Amino acid sequence: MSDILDRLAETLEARKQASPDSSYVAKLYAKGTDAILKKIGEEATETVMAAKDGQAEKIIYEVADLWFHTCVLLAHKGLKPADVLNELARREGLSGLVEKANRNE
Ligand SMILES: N=c1c2ncn([C@@H]3O[C@H](COP(=O)(O)OP(=O)(O)OP(=O)(O)O)[C@@H](O)[C@H]3O)c2ncn1[C@@H]1O[C@H](COP(=O)(O)O)[C@@H](O)[C@H]1O
Repeated sequence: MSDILDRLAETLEARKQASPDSSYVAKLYAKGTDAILKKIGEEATETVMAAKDGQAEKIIYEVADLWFHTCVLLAHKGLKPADVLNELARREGLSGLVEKANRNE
């Protein structure tokens, strides 16, 4: 399942050498972190609106936009989707309620 994320991460890395005129990702990199964060905010809002509407196709489309832009942020910061997947794997089986209780100890 993470093959597509690995391939996307490779493309996002390669786009660091691309021209903003020929690549949407290179254009975002050139605009800088704030522009990437703005897109993430927009896509998160669009995801919320799609979920409120309740149409499965629209939710999938908007979550894909959101995931894509978070992957752009990760690449811009020198990180990879695999880093996030590893963190999720580390959390696997640890109840959020238990983790929260441990935090307050
Ligand atoms: N997965 C995506 C992907 N998902 C969404 N998008 C773009 O993200 C933007 C989403 O923003 P909006 O919906 O707000 O549309 P918009 O109004 O055109 O965006 P803005 O002008 O406001 O930034 C659109 O331009 C989409 O085309 C993506 N652009 C690229 N990719 C992947 O990234 C690769 C590299 O892309 P380039 O760098 O453009 O070659 C591609 O081959 C794809 O694999």
